[in-house]
Amino acid sequence: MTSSTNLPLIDMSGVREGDQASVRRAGDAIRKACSETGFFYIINHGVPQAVIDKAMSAAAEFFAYPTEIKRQVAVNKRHRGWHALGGATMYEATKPDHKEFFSIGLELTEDDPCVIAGEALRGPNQWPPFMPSLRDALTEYYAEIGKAGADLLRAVAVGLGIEESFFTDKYTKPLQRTQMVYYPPQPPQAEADQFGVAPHTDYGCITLLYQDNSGGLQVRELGSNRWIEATPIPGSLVVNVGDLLAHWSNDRFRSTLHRVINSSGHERYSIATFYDPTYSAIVDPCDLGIDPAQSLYSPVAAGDYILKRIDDSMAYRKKM
Ligand SMILES: O=C(O)CCC(=O)C(=O)O
Ligand SMILES: [Fe+2]
Repeated sequence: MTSSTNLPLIDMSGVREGDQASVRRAGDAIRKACSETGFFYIINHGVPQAVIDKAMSAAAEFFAYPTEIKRQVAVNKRHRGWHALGGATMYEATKPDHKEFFSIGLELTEDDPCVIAGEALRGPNQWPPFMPSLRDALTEYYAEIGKAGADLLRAVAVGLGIEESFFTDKYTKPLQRTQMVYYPPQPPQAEADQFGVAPHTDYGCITLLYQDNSGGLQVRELGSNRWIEATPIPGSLVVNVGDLLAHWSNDRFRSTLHRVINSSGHERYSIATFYDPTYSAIVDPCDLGIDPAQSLYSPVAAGDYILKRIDDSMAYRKKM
C-alpha cells in the first residue's frame, strides 16, 4: 500500500503483542522502506489518540505564552526546556530555523548514577511553573511514544535479519528526546533559504513524528533528488531513519534529507521523538553481521555521537 505521497504506509498492528507473522510483515515492509526512501508512515502504532490530542493541545497552549514567560524554562545544558526562535541552525543552512521548540528527555533525578557520573544530556526535565498541566500531558506522551519506538525497533531488527530483541539491551536507559515544535507561519515572500527546519538528516536511530494537518514536511527522494511532501495522514506517525541507524546498518538503511516549510498561512505544530539508545551503547556495524573488512563505520558510543551533533547545531551550547 502507498500513501498519496508515495511514502509507504506500514501497519504495526500485532507487533506489540509479539505476533510473529505481524512482526515479520512489518519488518519486511520496513526493510523495503528504509532501503528505498528512509521515510514511511505507521498506523495502528498503539499511541492512543487521546494522548496525542492532549499533548498537541498542550503544545498550542505552551507556545502561546509570551516570550518573557517561556524564558523561565529556557533550555539548559541537558537540552531540556524551551528554545527560542533562531536557536537552531542545521549544518549546511545559511539561516537559523524558523521554529521554537520545547524538549524533554528521560526523567532522571539528580542522584541517579548517570547524572552523578556527569553523563551529558542526563537529569530531570525542566517543567514550566506557569503551566503545570504540561508535565502530565508530555510525560504520558513520552511513555506511549517510547513504547511505539520499541515496537518499531523489534520490526527493524527483523528487517535487518538480526535477532528481534537485538536493540532491547541497547535501550535500557534511552536517550529518547521528545520535542514539541512550533512553526510560525512563513510569509509567501520569505527568502528561499528560510526554512521552518532547513534540510538535514536526523542524528540518532529512529524518529517518530506526529504532525498536525498543516503540511510542510518535505522529504528528498533518493535518486530523483525531488522534494516530496509527507502529506499529513490522520492517525499516522511519520517515521524516519537517522544517521546512527544508517551507520549501524552499514548504510543498508538510508538516512534521508528532509525539511519543513510552513507556508500554510497559520501556525504549525508537531511533536518529534528521537528514539535513541542508552548513552554507552556501542554502534558497530560488525554487531549486525557485517564483515569487518566491509564495515564503513568505526564503533562509536551512541551518546558521544548524538552529543556532538547537538553541539554542532544548537547556538545555546556555544554560549554555556
Ligand atoms: O516538524 C517536523 O515535521 C519535522 C521536524 C524535524 O525534522 C526535526 O525536528 O528533526
Ligand atoms: Fe528531522
